[in-house]
Amino acid sequence: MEYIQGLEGLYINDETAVTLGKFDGLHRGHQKLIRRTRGFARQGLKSVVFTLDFNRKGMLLTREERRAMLEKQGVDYLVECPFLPEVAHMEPEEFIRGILAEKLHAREVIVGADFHFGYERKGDAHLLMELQKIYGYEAEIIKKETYNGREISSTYIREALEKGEMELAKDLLGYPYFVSGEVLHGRHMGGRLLFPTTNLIPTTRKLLPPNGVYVSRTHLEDGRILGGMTNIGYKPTVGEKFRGVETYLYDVDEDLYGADIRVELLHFIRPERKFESLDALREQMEKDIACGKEFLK
Ligand SMILES: Cc1cc2nc3c(=O)[nH]c(=O)nc-3n(C[C@H](O)[C@H](O)[C@H](O)COP(=O)(O)O)c2cc1C
Ligand SMILES: Nc1ncnc2c1ncn2[C@@H]1O[C@H](COP(=O)(O)OP(=O)(O)O)[C@@H](O)[C@H]1O
Repeated sequence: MEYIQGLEGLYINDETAVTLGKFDGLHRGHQKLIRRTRGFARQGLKSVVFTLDFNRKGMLLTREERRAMLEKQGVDYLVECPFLPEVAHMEPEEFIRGILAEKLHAREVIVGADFHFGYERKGDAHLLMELQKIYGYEAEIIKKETYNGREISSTYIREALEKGEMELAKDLLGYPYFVSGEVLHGRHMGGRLLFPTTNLIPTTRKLLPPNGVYVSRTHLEDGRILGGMTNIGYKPTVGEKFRGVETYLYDVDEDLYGADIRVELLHFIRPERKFESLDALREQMEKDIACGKEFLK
């Protein structure tokens, strides 16, 4: 996958099928658009995912995570376009002519039914249809996927995550919600006094479900997948300044510092609490660990 950031230097010397959107989460609706876009490979078109990125908090995927997922899905080009004033102020037709037609050589343009673009969000699916002959592409409008009678959207998924509804989030995303990163050193109390844990400190832009304990599944770089119990939060019993994601893994005993791991959060068990003593915390962690083992069976 070739990766292009911003509009400067944007030029693809192929004929393409382009899908446009915000693509936060790459949920089931997004995946439908991407599958359709990649399908035009049969007609000799390269696939382009063109993302309009807002610098917001509460991202479902970090840029790195999204990039890695698109790479795996076999997308040919990823264009990450920050939502800068010059983009926000572009007349919709200027976007179609200047970017889709001239820079991307789009022959197919695939968008969701509610996609908007350009100045004052005036550009929409209808305009893309109207102008297709003039600019030499075919527009395809994809109906939104629904779940429980509601359209799947990043907002729907954020709401589920904010309530700790990991099963619902998984059904909407099409994959379990996860946190990824490099295993960092903590205070080294776990191994000596409690249980050893792999510590991740996600960017504060990544949306995390409520602080608490979760059944999880961790993917290691070598392909191993390990069950575990994850605590999200500030560890009030010992007091921590940052919001961490730390996981006790079943059935391993090895040094994982520096490893890149992906922790899938499967099921919420209980909120994080402050305990009177490390002994009381350890007792609770033993129960959590037994409970998670049962769940993973
Ligand atoms: C399953 C599990 C549950 C946990 N629950 C809590 C909790 O409720 N309150 C808390 O303060 N810390 C909780 N912790 C975090 C521990 O305080 C932490 O593992 C310990 O302080 C070791 O930290 P270290 O990795 O920096 O050495 C939990 C950790 C795990 C793995
Ligand atoms: N079963 C296990 N689950 C998680 N980490 C483990 C396990 N066994 C060994 N480790 C290692 O122990 C480290 C955690 O030990 P810990 O004493 O909690 O230190 P830290 O405070 O740095 O997290 C992990 O980063 C990992 O390398």
